[in-house]
Amino acid sequence: MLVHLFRVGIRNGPFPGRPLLPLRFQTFSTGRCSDGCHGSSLLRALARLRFQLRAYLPRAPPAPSRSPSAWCWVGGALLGPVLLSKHPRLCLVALCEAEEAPPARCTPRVVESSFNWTLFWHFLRPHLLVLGAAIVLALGAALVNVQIPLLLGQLVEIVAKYTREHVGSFVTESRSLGTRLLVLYGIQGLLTFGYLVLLSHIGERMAVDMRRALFSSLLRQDIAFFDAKKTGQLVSRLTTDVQEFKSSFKLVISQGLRSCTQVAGCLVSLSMLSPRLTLLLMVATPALMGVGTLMGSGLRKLSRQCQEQIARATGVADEALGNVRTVRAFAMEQREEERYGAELDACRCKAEELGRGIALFQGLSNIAFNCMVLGTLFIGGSLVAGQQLTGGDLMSFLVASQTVQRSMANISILFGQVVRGLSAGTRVFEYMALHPCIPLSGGCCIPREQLRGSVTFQNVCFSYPCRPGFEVLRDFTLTLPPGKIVALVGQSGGGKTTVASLLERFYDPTAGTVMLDGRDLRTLDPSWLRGQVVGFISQEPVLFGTSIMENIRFGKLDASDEEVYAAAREANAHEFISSFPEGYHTIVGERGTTLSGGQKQRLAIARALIKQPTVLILDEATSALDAESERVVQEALDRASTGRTVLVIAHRLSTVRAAHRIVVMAKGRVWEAGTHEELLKKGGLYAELIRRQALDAPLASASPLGGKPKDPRSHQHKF
Ligand SMILES: Nc1ncnc2c1ncn2[C@@H]1O[C@H](COP(=O)(O)OP(=O)(O)OP(=O)(O)O)[C@@H](O)[C@H]1O
Repeated sequence: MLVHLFRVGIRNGPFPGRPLLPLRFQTFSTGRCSDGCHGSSLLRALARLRFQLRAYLPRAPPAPSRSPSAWCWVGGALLGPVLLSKHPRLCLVALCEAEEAPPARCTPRVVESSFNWTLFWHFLRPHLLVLGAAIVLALGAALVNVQIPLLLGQLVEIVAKYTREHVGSFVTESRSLGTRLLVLYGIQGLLTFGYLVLLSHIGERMAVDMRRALFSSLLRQDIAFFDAKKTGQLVSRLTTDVQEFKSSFKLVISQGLRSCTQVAGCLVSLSMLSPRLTLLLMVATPALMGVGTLMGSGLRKLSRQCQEQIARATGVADEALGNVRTVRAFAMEQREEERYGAELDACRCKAEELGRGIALFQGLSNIAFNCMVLGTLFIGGSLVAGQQLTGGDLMSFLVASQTVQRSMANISILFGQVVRGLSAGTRVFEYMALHPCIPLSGGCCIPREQLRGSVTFQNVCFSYPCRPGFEVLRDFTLTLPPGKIVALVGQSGGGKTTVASLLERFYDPTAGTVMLDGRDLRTLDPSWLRGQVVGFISQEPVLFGTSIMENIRFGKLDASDEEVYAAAREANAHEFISSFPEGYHTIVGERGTTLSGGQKQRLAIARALIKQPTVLILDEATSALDAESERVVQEALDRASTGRTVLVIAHRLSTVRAAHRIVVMAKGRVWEAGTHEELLKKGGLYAELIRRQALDAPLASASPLGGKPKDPRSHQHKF
């Protein structure tokens, strides 16, 4: 019997990004046909209703990046938590491996790590109270949701009654139910608002705490750690991974908890409405679970490969944009475009493959879900026909089973999100839990008045941690007497900079000791050593994109303006700084790009001098400069070297001939040592190097690009 057309808007819960569900209850019949086909119109109407409901249900994964496996709704919901709790590594290791770049020789083996629950607890603990409140509100919203299908069923019963007998007032009879439903919708909305606000509060605070802790931990890692990692990877842990972890955390509480409660609550309601139909649902579900889990793992694998490929493409873009000057200088734009294009094509292939997998999944899931609804309607309809179930109960059953389906679909999305969140959390916590071999501080300091600045390398052997088989220094012994200038020369790649790095204690020797005033560097406070004792000026000074004043003050944070000016004067920098309209407040641009090489170098010297170092390391400090800049910088260096222990690393021997001692390095050890004259007289390697450079000099001066001095002898430095 045909009857009314009415519309109701129902909303069973917050659906991110979806509008309030305007659901249309179509014309239907709840009566029985005279031929005994009970409620056939009802069935049609319910089918349409279900179709409309489905339009609002989350189906397959919305996007590859968000949902690797919607089939997991079944497998994930039930097996996921168990799997994750028992074998988190199964899911995590592959993702971690994907994130780490494929090991070049320098990349240490990726240590298989698991989610650090202790650290997670540390970040969560301060928010437990708020979290508890959010959980209570979420559970409340879920329980309210469980009530709604039952009330809707009762409402349908009233409607059905009025389709059969037009007695009494429909409005009067349905008023109290309608009011209860309205109140429930209101409460549910409020609870949803409440727990989402609380979760946002917790999530954002945790994210800030985690980023702060991770950044602090990264800054404390050994230099060897940075040799093996790409900056992009580290930054990505600070940004993307923390973000991913935060989203997952919020989702687990908001949707996970809520969906699980709804599934449990609705299953109870369903079994009360019709145990038989519920049994059907319970039988069909495990079968779908098996297929879904299989497909889910395949899709997850594909999704991971996709992400790896995207990371590779990003790496190419990052490198090209980061080194745009070099790319431009070599006119390599076309080649970089091609490289990026090739990586993008590979991304596309993978993404399309994933898309096909998801499409297949979605198609199959549609068939499966439709069959389940059809089965429910068919069997439910027979029960209605046999008067074992009322039309209203069938309606309630259908709406409740839709709630179960939608909750499980949420759980499926959630499952993928949980896996990604745990992987992201693992990556974030991994570096937080990493302890550097060389601490930033701790150990003793030598009082200023006792500090002489004598440095000794005693039988030092050293290999870089990322190249353990390659010994750079072998039984290297060298003394830098206090207040004297020692020059280190030798072939490129001979280990000169490595000696400087050991003196700064960027690394510890694999054997032997480095001593300052007779004390092993390992017993001294590294931050005192670097902050107050050793000043380092390299060939390519790196400045920060702040003002000149701040850059110089980087050497000594509490330096007064006067100290900054004095350091700048000592470094021959005051004049050019003062010539800028903004003076010391001039912003130098990213890495100091708005300054010339000589100006940058002089700022770097001022930055090193402001801390009044006892030991000064000059690593090819003037080699990148033209003749005029070199003269000005050299003047500053000469001034700075007076009264300090200085280690000069140089290629151009003309710049070091006045050093108190010249040390020639070869094969990782001291080959010969002496003054310029002694070494020349000896006629060894140094004499050979001098001879070669003398031969090269005319070539350099003949070259139109050779900006270096024509006669190396014209540089008589005071070292
Ligand atoms: N961070 C690093 N990780 C691994 N190996 C390194 C690292 N830095 C340098 N090396 C290697 O150590 C060896 C010595 O390098 P080092 O820079 O000390 O030589 P150098 O004498 O200063 O060279 P140059 O005069 O060209 O600057 C080289 O073979 C180099 O490849």
